[in-house]
Amino acid sequence: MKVTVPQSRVHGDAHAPPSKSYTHRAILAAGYSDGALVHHYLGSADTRETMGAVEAFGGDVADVQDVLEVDGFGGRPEVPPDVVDCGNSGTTMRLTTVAAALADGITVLTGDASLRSRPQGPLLDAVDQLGGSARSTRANGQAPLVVEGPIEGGTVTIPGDVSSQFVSALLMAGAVTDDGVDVELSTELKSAPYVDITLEVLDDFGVEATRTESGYRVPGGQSYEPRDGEYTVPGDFSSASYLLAAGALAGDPEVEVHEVYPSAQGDSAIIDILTEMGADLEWDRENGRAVVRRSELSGTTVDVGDTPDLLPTIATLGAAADGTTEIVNAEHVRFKETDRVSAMAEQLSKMGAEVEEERDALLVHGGESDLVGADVEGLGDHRIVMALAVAGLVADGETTITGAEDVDVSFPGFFDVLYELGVDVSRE
Ligand SMILES: O=C(O)C1=C[C@@H](OP(=O)(O)O)[C@@H](O)[C@H](O)C1
Ligand SMILES: C=C(OP(=O)(O)O)C(=O)O
Repeated sequence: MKVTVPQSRVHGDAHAPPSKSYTHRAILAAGYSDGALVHHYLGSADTRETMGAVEAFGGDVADVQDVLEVDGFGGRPEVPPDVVDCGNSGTTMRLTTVAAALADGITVLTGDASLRSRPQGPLLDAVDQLGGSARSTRANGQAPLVVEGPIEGGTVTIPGDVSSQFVSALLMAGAVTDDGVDVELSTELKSAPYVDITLEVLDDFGVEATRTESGYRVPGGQSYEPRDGEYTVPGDFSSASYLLAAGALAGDPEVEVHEVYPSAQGDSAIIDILTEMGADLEWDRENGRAVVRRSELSGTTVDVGDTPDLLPTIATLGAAADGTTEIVNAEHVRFKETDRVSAMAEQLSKMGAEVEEERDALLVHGGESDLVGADVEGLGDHRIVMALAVAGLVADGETTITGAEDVDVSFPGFFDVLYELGVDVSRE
């Protein structure tokens, strides 16, 4: 699907969708338990992959009047009856790889072309260190993967600068091993707040896990028991970032974004980044609302070590801001659905922005008046599509984005929300 976004002003109320990261974890944690109700869950392409994995392990997942009823597999997963297809979802593949290593048998995992090009090697090595066996069929550290269990637990040494999802996966599965898992990080951890989200969800399911001097530790022999059998997912700050950015670039008189409560989500940093760039923004933390108005933005420097998913949003903001925006510590952002550093450089250049790409950084020399509508490509990546749509709001003329259906991965109603904010979105 192609979507065309004309230069527009936006106004009104918008709700951030439920968090993708929390939803994945809540579904899998409920799967490890005897069962749970998950309220305010995100129903999207990626979270449906995790639902499918829980069912493949012997659980059952059903939507009953907008509440997800998960019947758990109760501790150790069963050997799946078929290949587990994780689609486009890195989180599903990483969390499921170690869950599969708990089962007494062989599991095969695959995904779409994007997911089959993303790095899994350190996680395969970690499963081997825990006494299981995990292989890439092509021996290149990428899916398809063949995982054999059961693992009993132990100590693993793993790099922290490829994906924090490896650590999250080891902690979630480690809790139900006999011996527990000690994760020793051999390099600095990137995307660390996502591990904090994992620790928070584990705690909410009665599972103990802690940070250690050199990494993380989860004792074994634990069981997942959700408080009162229920879990409620908070709003998603990565998704909110597009709405907040739209308000800062084109809010006239203002955009009010709901479901933005303080959270372990690193991407709540978007509030500080926008403020630092000069956005007229007020955040009512208690009521989870942020009001933002069209503002003159100026360039800044942002370290995305903790917040990789904000890179596309910040690149768009930088393209419209005066001066240079430097996005640094960004190498791990190349390992996503697409290489987002080069994707944003390429696509924003088509819209007239001056962008310089370095291995670990993106430099955007901005100026709203310089942006022009263009035909741009979503490159199979939901976040690139949404960030380019926001850039389209301030580009002269019309911006047409290919592959716009990919927003279904994390924010299925994104273009409906833009329409409700007053953008004359057309789809073909
Ligand atoms: O654990 C998670 O929910 C996620 C972790 C991050 O990935 P990395 O840890 O691979 O950087 C992030 O980019 C992804 O969108 C979601
Ligand atoms: C990278 C992302 O997700 P995942 O790793 O689950 O594919 C994302 O949502 O931006």
